[in-house]
Amino acid sequence: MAGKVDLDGNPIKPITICMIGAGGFIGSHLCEKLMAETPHKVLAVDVCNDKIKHLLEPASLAWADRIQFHRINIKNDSRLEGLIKMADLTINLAAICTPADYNTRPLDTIYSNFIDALPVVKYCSENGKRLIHFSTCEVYGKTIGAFLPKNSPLRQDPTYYVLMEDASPCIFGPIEKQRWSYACAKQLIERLIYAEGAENGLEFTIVRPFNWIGPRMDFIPGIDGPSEGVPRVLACFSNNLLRREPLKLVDGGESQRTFIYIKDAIEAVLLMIENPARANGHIFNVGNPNNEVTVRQLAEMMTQVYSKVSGESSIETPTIDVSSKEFYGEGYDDSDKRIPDMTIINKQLGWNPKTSLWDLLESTLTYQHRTYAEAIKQAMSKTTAN
Ligand SMILES: NC(=O)c1ccc[n+]([C@@H]2O[C@H](COP(=O)([O-])OP(=O)(O)OC[C@H]3O[C@@H](n4cnc5c(N)ncnc54)[C@H](O)[C@@H]3O)[C@@H](O)[C@H]2O)c1
Ligand SMILES: O=c1ccn([C@@H]2O[C@H](COP(=O)(O)OP(=O)(O)O[C@H]3OC[C@](O)(CO)[C@H]3O)[C@@H](O)[C@H]2O)c(=O)[nH]1
Repeated sequence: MAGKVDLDGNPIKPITICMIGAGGFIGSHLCEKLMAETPHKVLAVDVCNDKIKHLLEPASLAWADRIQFHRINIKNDSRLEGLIKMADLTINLAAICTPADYNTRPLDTIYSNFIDALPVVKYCSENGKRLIHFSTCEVYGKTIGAFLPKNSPLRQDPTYYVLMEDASPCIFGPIEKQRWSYACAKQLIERLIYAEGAENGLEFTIVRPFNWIGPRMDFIPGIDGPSEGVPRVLACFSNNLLRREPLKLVDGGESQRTFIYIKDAIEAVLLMIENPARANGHIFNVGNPNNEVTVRQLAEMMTQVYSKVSGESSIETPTIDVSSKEFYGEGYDDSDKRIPDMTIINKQLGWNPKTSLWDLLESTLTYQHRTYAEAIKQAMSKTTAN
């Protein structure tokens, strides 16, 4: 750790980071990285700490004096401003960010992603503190290409689908498609942060993650989350594989996504943290354009990989089609395709993702199998006995 320099050859000074949402999927990986590989201190804020318990206990851990957990709900806790003032940098990850909530709990979604983030921006701006805010690739909505005729050759032209931070429009569906409540709230908080930068000099970086996946993402329904809960696709498909039931393809699984390994993405965030002069004032796509699949292809690959890591053969009907109305309810809509343009992050931070989709699924599904297979077996045998 000693003598580490930034991308311009300047020594990196230890800083204190107020990380809001530190107990979630991304937060837990970022805390791990900061503890293992940097001298920085973390004031970890969240309503729950299950995913970072291994970093907080026992007190004999090498980094014990560099991480503190604060159980705070940022909606209504006056301690938040004090923590932001104590820190050099605030990273805001807190959000409702599972699509099943966007159309069924639109008010909670909008409050969480816009209203609750407002005081964080305000405290950073008023106290002259740097902010890294987590937005989403969903701010792009649908591609321009999605509106071209199905057989138009222009659909193959990257101009109509590659998503660029400083050029692409944000295209959402009508208000009654409440799916877009999340994307719209994220877009407005991005605009507010950008305006705070322009008018009041706030030092900010906005991150737009493109489907980061890996261990500890969301929950397995009925094991470490509600039985009726609907997590994001990695956990939905993992749950189906663990229970030996068909993977559900929403509206035929035709939507396309690019998936990036959480550990690659965390490298990018660390570069932002340690290179403020290169990261401030920028919006960064963070994704892996080489890992594009349709959701159907993802299901097929996960089935193959799970078979390899678990040693179990796959079931006779590995996938079934379900309508989005049946799966998510009224008001669901979808992004058709998400390919991140990497020009800005490449130029500013020299960062590139490394891990292929197959490799990242192999390590993630190995984790899922080790963590959950036994608990699922027990839960299923209990249900059969009753
Ligand atoms: N994982 C991805 O691929 C992805 C993609 C796009 C955007 N993002 C964004 O990145 C951020 C982190 O995502 P994640 O995947 O780690 O989600 P996550 O749900 O695992 O983590 C969010 C954390 O925020 C906490 N939180 C929520 N509301 C809070 C409140 N009022 N007070 C205190 N803590 C609160 C939750 O308890 C949770 O631990 C979110 O802002 C999300 O919108 C993530
Ligand atoms: O069982 C399932 C679950 C989902 N799908 C479809 O998979 C696509 C991806 O779904 P998911 O990962 O849950 O979410 P999105 O990519 O649509 O949205 C996320 O993107 C980033 C983020 O902001 C935070 O992670 C979030 O909004 C989708 O097409 C589902 O319909 C399926 O077929 N079967």
